[in-house]
Amino acid sequence: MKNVMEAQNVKLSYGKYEALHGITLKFPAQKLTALIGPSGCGKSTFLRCLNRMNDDIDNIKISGKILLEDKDIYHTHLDLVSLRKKVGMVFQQPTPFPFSVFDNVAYGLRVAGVKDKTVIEQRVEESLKQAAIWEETKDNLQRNAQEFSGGQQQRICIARALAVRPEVVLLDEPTSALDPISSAEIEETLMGLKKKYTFIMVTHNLQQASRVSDQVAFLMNGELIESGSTEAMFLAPKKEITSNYLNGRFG
Ligand SMILES: Nc1ncnc2c1ncn2[C@@H]1O[C@H](COP(=O)(O)OP(=O)(O)OP(=O)(O)O)[C@@H](O)[C@H]1O
Repeated sequence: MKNVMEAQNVKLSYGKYEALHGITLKFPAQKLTALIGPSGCGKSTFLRCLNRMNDDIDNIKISGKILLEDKDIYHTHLDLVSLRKKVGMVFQQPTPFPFSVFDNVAYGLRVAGVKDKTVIEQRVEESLKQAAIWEETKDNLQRNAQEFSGGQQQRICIARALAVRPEVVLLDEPTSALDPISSAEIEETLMGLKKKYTFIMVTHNLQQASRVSDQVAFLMNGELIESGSTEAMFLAPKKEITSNYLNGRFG
């Protein structure tokens, strides 16, 4: 199976505090990997390393390698705009910009220098369809994206991430701020999109991880304890500590 991304012995320190102690993990193409583990174990820190979102934090030190299509994202001349075009991100709180749906979804394309109006229009429509929010927005493309419901805003944000045709989309607890119906809609959307994209998702919701992911990685105290296919992890985890976590004995 082709791996789109690969972390090799990734360590990260905030000042003197080492939050990641050497994470090695492969991300197979067109699969969804769920990162799970107790609060503070380093899931978001690790996720943010994958598109260099941690770079601006003072006193941060990162070592190891993160390969995207076999090139180290920390040691190549790949600039951040190109990296984030290839590795998009969706956050916990929906974060549409305070302008129209159309301009939100077109944003990344314009930053990437796309000027052709027809191309932008086609891509906006295609991305809104992929994110299953076209029906609700097609007659309101000029409406401020922040006026939509939380679940709709999150799907607009997914459309915005997809518009630049990324290789990988990082999702940091994308449904935890949403009601159960919106969460289920986002899950369904992600399941449909897996044929085209590679997803890496942090989630606290173990049932969600079991429903939507193909691979699970369990982190604790900055270590990768265990990873494997979702079925194997949930049915027969190799380590007792993983089993205890999955059975709700802590975390
Ligand atoms: N900007 C920062 N500066 C210093 N320490 C940080 C920073 N961000 C995170 N940490 C620390 O790094 C560790 C890992 O945090 P991180 O947010 O990655 O965990 P998490 O598993 O995503 O947690 P949660 O599930 O609660 O969101 C924690 O001990 C946290 O306090």
